[in-house]
Amino acid sequence: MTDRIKDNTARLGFGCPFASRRQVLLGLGGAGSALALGAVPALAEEGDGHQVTDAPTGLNSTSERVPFYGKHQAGIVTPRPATGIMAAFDVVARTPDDLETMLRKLTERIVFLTQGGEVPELDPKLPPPDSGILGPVVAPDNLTITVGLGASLFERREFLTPLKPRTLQRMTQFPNDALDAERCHGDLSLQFCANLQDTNIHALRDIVKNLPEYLVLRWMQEGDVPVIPPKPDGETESARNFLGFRDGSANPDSNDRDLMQKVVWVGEGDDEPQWAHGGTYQAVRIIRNFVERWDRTPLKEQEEIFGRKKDSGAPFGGTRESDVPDYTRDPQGELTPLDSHIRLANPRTPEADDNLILRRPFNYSNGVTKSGQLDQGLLFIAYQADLEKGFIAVQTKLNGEPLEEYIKPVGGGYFFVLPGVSSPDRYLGQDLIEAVSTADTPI
Ligand SMILES: C=CC1=C(C)c2cc3[nH]c(cc4nc(cc5[nH]c(cc1n2)c(C)c5CCC(=O)O)C(CCC(=O)O)=C4C)c(C)c3C=C
Ligand SMILES: [Fe+2]
Repeated sequence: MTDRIKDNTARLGFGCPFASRRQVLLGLGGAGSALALGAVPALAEEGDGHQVTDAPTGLNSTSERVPFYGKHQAGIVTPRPATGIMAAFDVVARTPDDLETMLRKLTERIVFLTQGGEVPELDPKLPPPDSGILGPVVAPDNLTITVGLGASLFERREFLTPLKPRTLQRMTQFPNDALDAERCHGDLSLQFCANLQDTNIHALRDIVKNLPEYLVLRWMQEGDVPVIPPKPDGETESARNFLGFRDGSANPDSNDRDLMQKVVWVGEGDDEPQWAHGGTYQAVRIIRNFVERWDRTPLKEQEEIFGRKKDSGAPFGGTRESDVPDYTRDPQGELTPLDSHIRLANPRTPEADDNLILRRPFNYSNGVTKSGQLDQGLLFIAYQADLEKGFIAVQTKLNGEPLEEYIKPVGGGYFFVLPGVSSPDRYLGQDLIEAVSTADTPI
């Protein structure tokens, strides 16, 4: 049990049958109040299930809670809520012991923030223990915080270098990129996702405040995306990006465990260090959209650039967003242009199955550029079991696509998302830290 949760236990009185009105309103009272009352957070079913309640995500309730413990970290195959922040940090910790302390503290804060609970009251002569943004009770609000490690963390610490995941590398420049060094790379990434952006901001501030001797913020990008509940007939629709197209239509199904094991999670069949099993590679790209130019482009041209209809999201020749294009019947690209975004990204050949990725992006709006243009775009985030076969291969196929006239990648980085934490006595990255002492034996 974390110290913070112990504090809560003491404050509330373990076993107290009466939850406060505020706890009840936030869904922390009564039978659902295990965490607020100091109990250990619920374990995910079967070790890796991160399913939240059946309620649509992102709609009204701050009481929705995503389980923390499991084979994999939450925030990847769990439903994407309405808002996100990607933040990258430089890690100050230099020794295995310091790294362990950092990871233990980070785990403790993430458990508290994602599972919710009351903020302890301290002596008013001291700074308050919490920013107070969410009030005296921190509601879980569907928050997930997903921790990744950058190549630089491994490369700048000799004891970690032999343990670096096989395809983890520093992001290099693609031909259409104009990368801003101040918005690239990092030793550690934190992806925050929640129903409300205030919940992400509160969590980021909490981590910055509680780990100042270990983490220095390098860059961050906020984003959001409308959460669209399923239609009465059960059909689902993807949210639109800032170019007005449905984005996510052809994503692999994140509820399909076998598919996710193949596409997303590093596992037994992969040539990877043992400690990395259950993790995944995270590719982050801040991609500016030239929306003024796009909004002056004819609809037909826009649709040909993507290879899908703008209103329905259907591929050419189809009527529904979920329709699957058959390129074998269109070898010359008369229906779906050969250089359209979707055909280049996934030509749907048997070989292209090796390049599948799980996309989980957010739209961003950063105000106005110095030259008076809208600074909007896509906070592109993708997960894959192999960075080279996944993001890097797909981006290489997209190089030179017609969409490039309207987009400009300006930042991002590659990270390896740590495996999940299986039980409350363990911490994020424990297998990595424990592997340090045996790193000279084969991995
Ligand atoms: C390297 C990977 C990708 C980048 C970078 C990327 C940028 C990007 N994409 C859109 C909009 C859409 N993308 C769509 C499909 C799609 N995109 C990628 C990969 C990258 N996109 C893949 C693998 C696919 C799926 C292709 C398929 O299997 O058919 C679509 C169509 C709808 C959908 O399936 O999501 C849109 C729209 C933007 C605006 C953008 C950069 C700003
Ligand atoms: Fe795309």
